[in-house]
Amino acid sequence: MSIHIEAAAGAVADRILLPGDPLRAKYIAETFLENPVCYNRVRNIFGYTGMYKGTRISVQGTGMGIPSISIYVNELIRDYGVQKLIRVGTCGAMREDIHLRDVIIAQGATTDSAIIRNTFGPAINYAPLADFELLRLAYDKAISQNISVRVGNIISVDRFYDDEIDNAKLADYGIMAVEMETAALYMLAAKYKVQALGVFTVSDHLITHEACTAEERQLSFDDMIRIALEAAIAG
Ligand SMILES: O=P(O)(O)O[C@H]1O[C@H](CO)[C@@H](O)[C@H]1O
Ligand SMILES: O=c1cc[nH]c(=O)[nH]1
Repeated sequence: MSIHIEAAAGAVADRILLPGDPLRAKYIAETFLENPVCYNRVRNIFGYTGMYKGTRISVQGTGMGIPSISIYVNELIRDYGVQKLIRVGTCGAMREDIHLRDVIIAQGATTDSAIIRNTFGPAINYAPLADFELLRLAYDKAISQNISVRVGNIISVDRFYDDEIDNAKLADYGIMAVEMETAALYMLAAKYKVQALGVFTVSDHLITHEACTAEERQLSFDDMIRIALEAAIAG
């Protein structure tokens, strides 16, 4: 038991999927896992453990934003010994060549968050990166399932609504999409020497203003989930 997770010792698997939305965690557990057991209801941030193709795996909601995911990732690693963490999130496309429902794998996570300077001081702009082995596995699994994916840099922002960030400039420098947690996931994984990856489905478009419905955000991102599950159980 940790401060925000009520699971008993051993109730969380050593590999885990991390959606922001706790109802996406419930959907993943009930749709993809055999015999899912809910181990956490604290704050309704649900966590489940079940079996996927013979391997024990968990799925845990993280809430929105870097402060929230940092709580869960710290506790999952430190108190429950989780070794492989794959975020399965929604994101907003920032370029015209990225489309609604595209799947993106975040090789790097640029950020405007203070976590970098709070950790390293003002002189260092640390680059949070995915674990290469997990990234390679996820990419290979996507290709073998005929799912097209984009791999590259995303931005993890501290504010969903802001008037200051120059999205056009970021896109010009290759940033594909915006979300709110992955830079912290990658930094914490580096700190604790475990493996982490972020896989995303584009839920809305910052240029065209197309958007998935709330129900689609919760339910209809099965390609991303399959890629993450397959990468999590491989190796
Ligand atoms: O769909 P999730 O995983 O929550 O991810 C994205 O959606 C939320 C914003 O709507 C933020 O958490 C962002 O990172
Ligand atoms: O953080 C997010 C997630 C989806 N879409 C956005 O615009 N931002």
